[in-house]
Amino acid sequence: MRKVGVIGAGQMGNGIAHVIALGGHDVILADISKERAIEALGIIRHNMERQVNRGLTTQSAMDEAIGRITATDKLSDMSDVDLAIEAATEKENVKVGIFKELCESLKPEALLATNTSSISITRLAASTDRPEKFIGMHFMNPVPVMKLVEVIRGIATSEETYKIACQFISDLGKDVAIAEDFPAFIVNRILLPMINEAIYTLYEGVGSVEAIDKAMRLGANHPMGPLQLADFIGLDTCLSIMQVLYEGLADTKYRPCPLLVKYVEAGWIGRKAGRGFYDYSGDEPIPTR
Ligand SMILES: CC(=O)CC(=O)SCCNC(=O)CCNC(=O)[C@H](O)C(C)(C)COP(=O)(O)OP(=O)(O)OC[C@H]1O[C@@H](n2cnc3c(N)ncnc32)[C@H](O)[C@@H]1OP(=O)(O)O
Ligand SMILES: NC(=O)C1=CN([C@@H]2O[C@H](COP(=O)(O)OP(=O)(O)OC[C@H]3O[C@@H](n4cnc5c(N)ncnc54)[C@H](OP(=O)(O)O)[C@@H]3O)[C@@H](O)[C@H]2O)C=CC1
Repeated sequence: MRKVGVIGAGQMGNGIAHVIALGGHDVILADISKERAIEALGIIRHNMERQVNRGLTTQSAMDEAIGRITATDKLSDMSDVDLAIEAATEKENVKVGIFKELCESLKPEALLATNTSSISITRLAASTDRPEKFIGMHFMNPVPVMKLVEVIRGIATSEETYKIACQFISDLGKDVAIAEDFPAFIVNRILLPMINEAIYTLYEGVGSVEAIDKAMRLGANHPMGPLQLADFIGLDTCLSIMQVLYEGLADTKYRPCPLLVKYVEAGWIGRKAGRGFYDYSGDEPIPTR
């Protein structure tokens, strides 16, 4: 894996590019907006500085890693990558559109991975020209900190693709958990219904934002409260995952909370928008309910 492409320069794309560049690979980081891709380089630099300050990496390793990342808005720049990882918005039509365009540029032997949180790997693979070289590589947020990557094979994924993907992840210093190709896989099958239930708890007035988060932080030792975590993930992504669970498993227990739907409709999609269950416009996040 000399060169790796990452498509989508949002919070996951920049984290994935960060760990892959620190792992010694060249990275092409693409976004639909060139400004966004360039902005991501600044975020990566900031996050690597945190790691240098904590002694987790060195200044020279950081400088080399930054030098290995190229930002672009053209998928045609992916023509010589050995692996492309898609980390764009959690919408099936967006991802399928990217794969259609990307496959025109990728060399035939290149592997293709998706960081989707919930969507069928088999179905996404079928929209490409290389289902046997396609795999789910689900990194966790924040990528530089979290140890786990879920690996999901589609029905057509070859054994060779699977082995190369697992080796690549392990070389990055991450641990693999194997999940079958069911809606939202393992982590989000368990985590998102908990977050959705926390939003119902708020919706039904059982507790305030502050009380719900405090209850789960101090009462269940979660590092973040569920509403704080929902804001951190992005409420748009949370809603998309709940919709995939609801439709994919055809069970009303996965019904997205109407309050989650309303927040997304309002554009209050969490930290990345400056407002979600908390308002991030000041120095400290302020609960909105
Ligand atoms: C939705 C999906 O599809 C799947 C998912 O990813 S679900 C989300 C999974 N993630 C979680 O559940 C995260 C839960 N939260 C946490 O674990 C912690 O709150 C957290 C690691 C994010 C932050 O920890 P914290 O103690 O509150 O904050 P902070 O002290 O700033 O950071 C802790 C460490 O992480 C580092 N860090 C945090 N964000 C970072 C980033 N983006 N890049 C690099 N380092 C980062 C900090 O530098 C710090 O390092 P040290 O411990 O060496 O000082
Ligand atoms: N957030 C999380 O905690 C986690 C998310 N994931 C998954 O990772 C993926 C990305 O999520 P996340 O980074 O949080 O989302 P973000 O909203 O932070 O970033 C998505 C990025 O993709 C860009 N994008 C949209 N369409 C295209 C396109 N056609 N070509 C290139 N780039 C495009 C967006 O640009 P623009 O803003 O201009 O639309 C945006 O910069 C999703 O599949 C999500 O489910 C996986 C694990 C954890």
